[in-house]
Amino acid sequence: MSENGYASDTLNDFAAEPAEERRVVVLISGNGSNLQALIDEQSHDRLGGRIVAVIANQADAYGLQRAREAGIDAVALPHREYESREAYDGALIKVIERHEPDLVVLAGFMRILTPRFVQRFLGRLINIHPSLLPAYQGLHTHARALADGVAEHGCSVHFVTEELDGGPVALQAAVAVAPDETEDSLKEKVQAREHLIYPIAVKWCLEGRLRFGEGGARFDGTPLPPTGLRLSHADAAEELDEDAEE
Ligand SMILES: Nc1nc2c(c(=O)[nH]1)N[C@@H](CN(C=O)c1ccc(C(=O)N[C@@H](CCC(=O)O)C(=O)O)cc1)CN2
Ligand SMILES: NCC(=O)N[C@@H]1O[C@H](COP(=O)([O-])[O-])[C@@H](O)[C@H]1O
Repeated sequence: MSENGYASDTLNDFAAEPAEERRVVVLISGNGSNLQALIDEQSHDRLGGRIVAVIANQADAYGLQRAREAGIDAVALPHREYESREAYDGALIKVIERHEPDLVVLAGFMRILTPRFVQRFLGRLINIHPSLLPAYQGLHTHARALADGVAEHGCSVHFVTEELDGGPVALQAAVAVAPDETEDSLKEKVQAREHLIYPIAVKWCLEGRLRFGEGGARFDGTPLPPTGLRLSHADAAEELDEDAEE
């Protein structure tokens, strides 16, 4: 394990490489709206790397169609065809390794990953979660937040560890919960923020600005608090617009 917590120095190495040589593999299970946000940023050369493959554990995941339309290798690897979680993850590792990624991005990937998988990509494996972690780890986050009557909800980008949704948080974005909020309206609000912060998180990981450090996540070498960097809508839009001006 290198000093910055990576399983290898890979991220240190490729962060110095030209953006177009940095390789990203995205794992999905369904619609792929976060994948689409990444594809859109890539199309403007603002992702800091290139999505070389999209892999879905559901053959009917619409995100596979999004990948094909973007000319990206789209792989269906249905988990139901494997006898165990370990067998599936072993096959998934082999498919991912064929694409030699520098970063593995979970974008609505709805499978709990085994310790073997996590250790293989530790430090260069991130996820977008629909809550302000550490609140509401797991599933059905919007319904749970509404049931609790919270005033604020949101999304988190975190490095993936063996602990489900317990890895170091890198970025967060918050939304206000309206009195008449429904699960659908809250999901829509949160996903709009996801589509802003995830491309930024991927870019900053590929550039080596966001790292999985010994004590947690680091941004430009500075340890981040347990809730990561809080990005306002304006901050995120400015970061993307700034790139747009380049
Ligand atoms: N070891 C880890 N695996 C995964 C993590 C993680 O942090 N560590 N993040 C999740 C993403 N996720 C929430 O953000 C999540 C995905 C899936 C589940 C879950 O309970 N999955 C069930 C199946 C549910 C279904 O098919 O609808 C399962 O795998 O049995 C919880 C949280 C990705 N993996
Ligand atoms: N626990 C994992 C989880 O719930 N992830 C959530 O699934 C959605 C996928 O949407 P998408 O397929 O349109 O990107 C996203 O909102 C993401 O936060």
